[in-house]
This record gives sequence, C-alpha cells and structure tokens, in this order.
Amino acid sequence: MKRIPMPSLRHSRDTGKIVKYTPCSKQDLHLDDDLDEIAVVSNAAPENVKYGPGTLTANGPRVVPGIITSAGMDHSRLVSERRSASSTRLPTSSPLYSTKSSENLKSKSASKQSLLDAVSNKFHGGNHRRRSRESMAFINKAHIGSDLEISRKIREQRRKDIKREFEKWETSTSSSEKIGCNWTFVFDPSGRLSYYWSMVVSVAFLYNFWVMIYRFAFNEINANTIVAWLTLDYLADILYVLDIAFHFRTGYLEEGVLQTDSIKLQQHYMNSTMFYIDCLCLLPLDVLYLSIGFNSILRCLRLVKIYRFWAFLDRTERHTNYPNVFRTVSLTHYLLVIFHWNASLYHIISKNGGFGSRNWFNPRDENCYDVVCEYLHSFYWSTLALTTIGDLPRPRTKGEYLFLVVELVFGLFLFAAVLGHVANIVTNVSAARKEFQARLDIVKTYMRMRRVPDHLQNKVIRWFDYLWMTQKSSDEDHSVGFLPDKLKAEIAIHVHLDTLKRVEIFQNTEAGFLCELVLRLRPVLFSPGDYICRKGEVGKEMYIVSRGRLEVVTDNGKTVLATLKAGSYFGEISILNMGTAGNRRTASVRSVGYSDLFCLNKQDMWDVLKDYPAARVRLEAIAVKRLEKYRKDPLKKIAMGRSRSTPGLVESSGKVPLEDMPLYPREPSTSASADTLLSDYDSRPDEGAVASGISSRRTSMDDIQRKGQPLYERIGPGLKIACTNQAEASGSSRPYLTASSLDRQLAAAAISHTNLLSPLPPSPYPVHSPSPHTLDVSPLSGYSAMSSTGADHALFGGHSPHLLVPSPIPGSRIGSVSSYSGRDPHPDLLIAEIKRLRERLITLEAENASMSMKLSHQQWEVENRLAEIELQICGTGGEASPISSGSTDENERNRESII
Ligand SMILES: Nc1ncnc2c1ncn2[C@@H]1O[C@@H]2COP(=O)(O)O[C@H]2[C@H]1O
Repeated sequence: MKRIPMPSLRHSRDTGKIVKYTPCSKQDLHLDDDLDEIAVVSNAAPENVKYGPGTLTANGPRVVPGIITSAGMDHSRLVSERRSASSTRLPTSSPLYSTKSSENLKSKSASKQSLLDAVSNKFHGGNHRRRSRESMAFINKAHIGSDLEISRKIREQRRKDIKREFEKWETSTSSSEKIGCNWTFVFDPSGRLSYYWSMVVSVAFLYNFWVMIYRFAFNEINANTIVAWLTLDYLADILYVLDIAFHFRTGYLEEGVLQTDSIKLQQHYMNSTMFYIDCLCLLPLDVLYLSIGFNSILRCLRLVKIYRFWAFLDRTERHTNYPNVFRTVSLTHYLLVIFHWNASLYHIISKNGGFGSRNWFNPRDENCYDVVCEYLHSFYWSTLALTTIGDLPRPRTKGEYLFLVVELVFGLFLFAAVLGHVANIVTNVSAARKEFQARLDIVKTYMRMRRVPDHLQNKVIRWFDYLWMTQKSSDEDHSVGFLPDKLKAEIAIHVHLDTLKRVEIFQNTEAGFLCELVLRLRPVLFSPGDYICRKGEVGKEMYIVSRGRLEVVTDNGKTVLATLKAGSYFGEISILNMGTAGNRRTASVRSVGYSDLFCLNKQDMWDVLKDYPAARVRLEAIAVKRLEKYRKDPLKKIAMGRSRSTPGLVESSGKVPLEDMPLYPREPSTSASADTLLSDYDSRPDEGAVASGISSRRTSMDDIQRKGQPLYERIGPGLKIACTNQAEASGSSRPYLTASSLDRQLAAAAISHTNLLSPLPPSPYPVHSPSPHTLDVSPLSGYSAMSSTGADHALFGGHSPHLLVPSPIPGSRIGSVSSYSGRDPHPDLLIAEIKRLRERLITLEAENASMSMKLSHQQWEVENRLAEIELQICGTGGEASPISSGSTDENERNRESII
C-alpha cells in the first residue's frame, strides 16, 4: 500500500490566486512505495458503524465496513492476521475486530496470498513488490504454521509504520479533500485578482449609487426603458451574488498565515459581519414591484455595499504612484455624487408640491421640459446651494426657508471639507519641494550668519542644485528610517547591490557578505574639486564610485596618478591597514565633477569581515596586489617619500610612554658581526620588505634567520609578558633595568618601532614583519634627530638614518649630541658617541631580528589557524569564525604596517 500524497498547493503570486488540487480519485493518487500497508480505523463508535454486506468475492469481502482503507483496499485481513498471530488481545469491541469481519477474514484466510498479490499488483510497483512479497511470505509463514511465532520486534515495527503512515494520511487529507475531485481556488485578499474583483463590484455599486436615485426622482422604469434598466439591475445583482461566492473562497490570515482550508474559509466568512451585509444587500425587495409597481428606491439596500467601494478606494490610494491625482479625482467624484443626490432630492420635493410655492422650487424655463433639462436644472440649483455661491430664488414659505438654511449649512461644511482636502493635496504635491527649500534656507541663513565666504556659499548652493536636479534626497537613510530592518535591507540590496557587484574586490564573494555590506553603504555626494581624502590622513572609510569621475593625485594635487569612474573603488588600502603607512591614505582623491559615491565605514567593514574570514583573506590579497601595482607606477616613489616624511604614522594608543618603558638590555649572544647584519639589511631592496606584501616580508625574515642573526628578547610592552615568562621559565630572576637616558630613548625608539609591527596584544592574524630600514623616519620639530655620520650613511644605504625620538631630555646624551652639530665639539667625544650609538643600534637591530623571528612564527601559526578556520567554514557552510573575538578584531583594525 502506498502513501497518499499531500495535495499540491500552488500559490500564484501574480494573481493572488491559490490553486489547490486534490486528486480526483484514489487511483489518481500518486502513490509512494515506502509503505507496506495502511489500515485506517474509523473513529466512529461501534454502535454507529454499519457493517454492510460487503462485497464478497472469491477472495473474501472486498470492503469491510467500518474500516477506511487508504485506497479502497481491505487491509483488515492483515491486521486480523497479525491479531491472530499476536499474543496481545485487541479489544473485540472495536469494529475492526468485530466478530463478523473476523469470521469472514478467518474463513478466507486461505485466499490471503492471492488477495495480497492482487493488492500488491495493483498498488505496488517496481522494487516495492519485493517488500510486499517479503511481507506476504511473512504472513504466510505465520499462517501456515500457527506455532510459528512472529518476531515481536517485527510486529512492533510494522505497527509503528502503520501508525506513522496513518498520521501522514490524516494530515495530508482534510475531510473535504477526501471526498474526491476538487479543483479549488482560494483568492489571496491582498492579491491582484482580489483587487480587480473589488473593482468590478465597485462598478456595480456605483451603478446603483448613481442610477437608483436618479430613476426614483426623474425617470422611473417605464415601458420604454424596462428592458435596459432591469438588465442592468440584475447584472449588478449577479455581481453581488458572485461577490458572496468570492468571499467564500477568499483566504484570510490566521496567525499571520493565509488560511486556505475551504471549510475554515466558509466558517470565517459566515461568522463575519460582511456576510450579513452582503445578504442584506441582496434582499429581494424588488418583488414588491409586483404589488406597488416600479419604484427604484426599493433597491436602496444595494447601497450597503458601499463598504466594498471604500475598500477599493483605499487600496487604490495605497498602491497608486499618483496618490494626489487619485485623491483629486476621488474628491471630485464625491462632490458630484452629493450634488447629484441633492439635485434628486430637490427635484423630488418640487415634484411633490414643494413647501407650498411651486415657483420657488421650479422656476425653470418653460422650454425646459424634458427629463435631461429637468435634471440639469436641479443639478445647477444643487450646486449653487451646496457651494454657498448663492443667487438662489428667495424662499417665501417657512418650509422653503428651513430647507434653504439646511442646504446652506450643509454646503458650508461641504465647502470647508473640500477646501481642506484640496489644500492637503496641494500641500502633498509640493511637500518635497518645501522640505528641500527649508533645508536650503537653514543652510543659507547659517552661512550668512557665520560669514562663510561667497565662493563657498555658491558651492553649497550649487550642491543643492545638483541634489534637486538629480532628484536625490540629501538624507536617504531618513527616508526609509521608519521601515523595519528587513525591508530596509531589501531596499538597500535593490538599490546598491548592482553597484557593489561591479566592484572587483566584491566579485565572487559570498552573497551574505555582500548583503551585509550593502546595508552599511552610505550614499554621499561630492562637488567638483572636493577632496574625498588626502594623503597621509587616517583612513576611516572606503568609497565606491556610483557616478562621476575622480582623480587620484599626489600631494601637490597636480600629478594625476589615476582616474576613477563608476564601479571603481578607493580608500581600501588604509582601512585594511595594508599600505606602507599603515592606516594612512597613500594618495589624495579628488572629485572632478559631481560624484555620487557609496561610503563604507572602516568599522563596518571590519565588523563584516569578522564574520567572513574567507572574504577578508581575499580582500587583503587583492589589496596587496593592487598596492604592488600602484607601487610600480610613479606613486611608488611618492608614497615612499611620504611615508618617510610623515612621522607620527603610528597611533600612540596602547603604547607606554617612552620614559616609563622598562628596559632589559642584553648583549648580543652571537658571534655574528653587527656589520654583517647591517650590511645584509642594507643590501635589501629599499621597498622590497616594506610594503610589497606579506611574501616579501616573510622572505626577509627567513633570510635573517638563515644567516644566524643574533636573537634577542624584545624590549617593550609588546612582548613583555613573553619575556617575563621566558625569564621565569629559565629561572632567571634578572630584573628589568632602567636604562640610561640615551639607552632608554634608543630602546624606546626600538620599542616604538617594534610596536608598529605588532600591536598589543599579539594578533592571531598575520602581521607585517619588520624591515630594517623602517627605522628610517624623518625628524620633525620637537623631536631630536641624530645626525648621520659617514658610518651611519653606510649602514643605512644612503638614506638618512634618523631615529625618531622624543624631545631631548635635559642633560641627556641625545641633547648633547644634537648640540654638537652647532658647536664643533671635541672629535674624540663625537667618535665615542658615534661608537656608542652604533653599538646601540646594532643591539636594537639584533633585537629587531629576534622580534621578526617571533613574529614570523606567530604568522605561521596564524596562517595555519586561518587555514583550519577556512576548512571549518567550508565544512560548516560559513559559520561564524571562532577567532572573531572583539579584542582581536580591534587589534587587527588598529594593526599598523611597518614603517
Ligand atoms: N596609483 C593609484 N591608482 C589608483 N588608485 C590609487 C592609486 N594610489 C592610491 N590609490 C587609491 O587611493 C586611495 C587613497 O586612500 P588609501 O590609501 O586608503 O587607498 C588608496 C587607493 O585605493
């Protein structure tokens, strides 16, 4: 026996119609091969169950009443068979095991094999036959040898299967669906079909709304018009009836889910007020035509259907792209209807003798006697009265006065309402313009008050002009601010995703990553000549060009290094801390004309990258490549120059003041000569290890290690703990020493330098390894510079080896060294100082090498870890990275590259 499938359910989004199909017959059921049998026991009480005659066949009764079989098959035999074989007694009160059926079954047990064969042939196909045969063989065995015990386990398993399939059957077929062939439609109340249908019903309502009163007042049904009017009337009534049918098949939301069960739909509609209103609308009062003759007012109940018309208007207003046009049309229509009804009322009164003086009510031209003329006259009078324009015939009787006063008061309110509506519509039409103008005025007033130069004021006004011309909102976030996040996300994806996809770095990245980014993009508009970023600034955003042209320029702003167009991006180097200058801009970028850019905040970028480590690796790789590309062009020299000329590249946060830094100086413990070491460094290409990416850095470190450079513990807070631990581990109790002033400052410089390499605490991510010439930093005012000597020059390969140290401490050697330059000091002193300095430098460089090795080791570990994580991500489908802890990310964000 096979599983009965769930009825297929299709929801047509376009039309709002849900089509539900229930198979026409049991034979139509798409049967599944998983199940051996389904025996569904009726819930009916035994006394209510009729045990009909059943159709006896050669193989026994075909139908055992009281048992519903999934496909009209009789499986009770199987159950009965099991029952007989089972030691468990089933309650005999159950209709399933009624004596009669049991006897029948028992008597026909010999024919079980053929019956099961038939069932099997009919319903089971292919590989399922095997199972059925096993099942039959099993039953046969059980039957042939009554002593043969059926394994309890198997029986239980089968019982469970039956129960499970029974439950599936129960859930998959509602009572209505079991009846048979059902092609049913369920209309989605928010779908388009529903809308169109409400439009049709509204037309029927409007027909009644306009025609009924007109007929009653001016031109009642007569022999000439009877066919036309009755046809139209009953056509409208048919539409009303169909509307009731439509409501029976209109879904509704139950706990937020569209309910499609037909019985529930019926119940829902019939329990609603709408049902009664719809029935009331169709109350056939027109049968009274037969007794009182044609009187259209008998159809007045049809007007109750106005609720459908209002619903239609509401929905149209919500959905239309021209709400103000719609509102105007709607208002005009209401006005005309009111005039129409008022005209009809006026005519009815005048027709029936008015309030005593016919002339006041009907002072029309004598030539105007046909119905149309009468109608127009009344409509004119009605318009005059309701718009309070006046010029009405003067009333003479009390009734006329009263009537006119009521008319005028009503007209006054109507007029006020109309004015209010019109004002609203006009306000809405110009709301955007007004808001824009208000903002501009505020800015203008501010600029005037603050005496902003004229050219800047002009620039601002031109910026507003552009904004208005391009129909852009200056505050797009605000426009959709009140929407729920999910909707905002969808809008953002729709608006920005295309732009994002065009950007090389975001191509082939995970969709989730893009979606996250898209939500954080902020549109910004720049005017001609605006600098979006300037070289040397701390990079806090990256930009994607949506429209416009920008130029990447050098410091002086004259040399154009590259031109960026729509789809280009820039500013990524510094926010990824990839540049030679760490988080500093490597170039300036200027807008040529007006440029629409999307701005992506550094913090946001890192927040997203935290969850997408694979994307991060990719992004960094691209950035490194791009950086290398830049470096091949003229920017290379400029960027390098800038990195030398920009001290203070390192953010000082987290760093220990130089004076407070404990020193742990050590002597070189290796025989390798410092000169060899330095000349080694010197021979390295200038920019090779500085900024050409991780690989070149790693090479430089490898070189150092290969050459057996002396390794020292790092002095400084970065690895202070590591040093301490090491000292403790080796049993060393050597305390931190306080260095002499020069030592301290030199060491501090080294610390400062090494801090660049790895912010605290050590990051689990790959960090940039140091390069010897990164000590090459220009002096600035307020800093002492140690002049280079010939020897130093040799050491630093021609570059001026300035060490960046703090302002001279009174009495310190640095101060004295500086002062030598102006006072021609004693050569011996100078030589001694130089010697000392060189020694110090050698020590520092050696320590630097040590640090490099440690960093290299860390980098290796981190890469390993990253690889593991990527593997995990592949395995788990992109679960959040476990390494993404807040502090680590912060460190990563603030990580500096080597200077
Ligand atoms: N030569 C170049 N060609 C194109 N773009 C560049 C060039 N140099 C720098 N940039 C971009 O200009 C940006 C300036 O800020 P960033 O250093 O953060 O990132 C830089 C790069 O994105």
